[in-house]
Amino acid sequence: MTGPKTNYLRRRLLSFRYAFSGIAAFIITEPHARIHALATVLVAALGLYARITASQWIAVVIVTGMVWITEMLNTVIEKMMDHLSPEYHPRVKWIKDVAAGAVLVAVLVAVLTGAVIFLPVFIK
Ligand SMILES: Nc1ncnc2c1ncn2[C@@H]1O[C@H](COP(=O)(O)OP(=O)(O)OP(=O)(O)O)[C@@H](O)[C@H]1O
Repeated sequence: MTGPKTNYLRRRLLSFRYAFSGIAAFIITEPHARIHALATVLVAALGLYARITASQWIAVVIVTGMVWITEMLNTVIEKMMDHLSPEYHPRVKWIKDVAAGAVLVAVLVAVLTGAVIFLPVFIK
């Protein structure tokens, strides 16, 4: 069966495939990504060990997702700038520094959230 509806579904499925291969490309090519993957596994193990509550899991998932998303977009911005403007330029410095700053904000939020959730477990 082919028609406008199946074509639409096929295109959506293809978009998912491209998006998944983008995640795989990020993990395979970027050493940062593997550090994030390791940290994510460790935090999930810690959450299971500490038997954190559903709302604490929600907080952990959101802040972990924020770190992944900002790191992926920062990597895209770095690569885009290296491709479009490989020579030194103060505007490129500003763009890359602010993009890296966004990752740092996400990491600081994640560390703060982790401290609030996990420190009491270890202090006990
Ligand atoms: N073309 C450029 N023009 C001006 N400053 C740049 C340029 N390229 C890099 N920089 C400066 O160097 C910093 C590091 O940039 P770079 O692209 O090497 O990122 P990185 O954080 O080292 O990434 P990675 O470790 O993933 O390679 C930038 O934040 C910016 O301050």
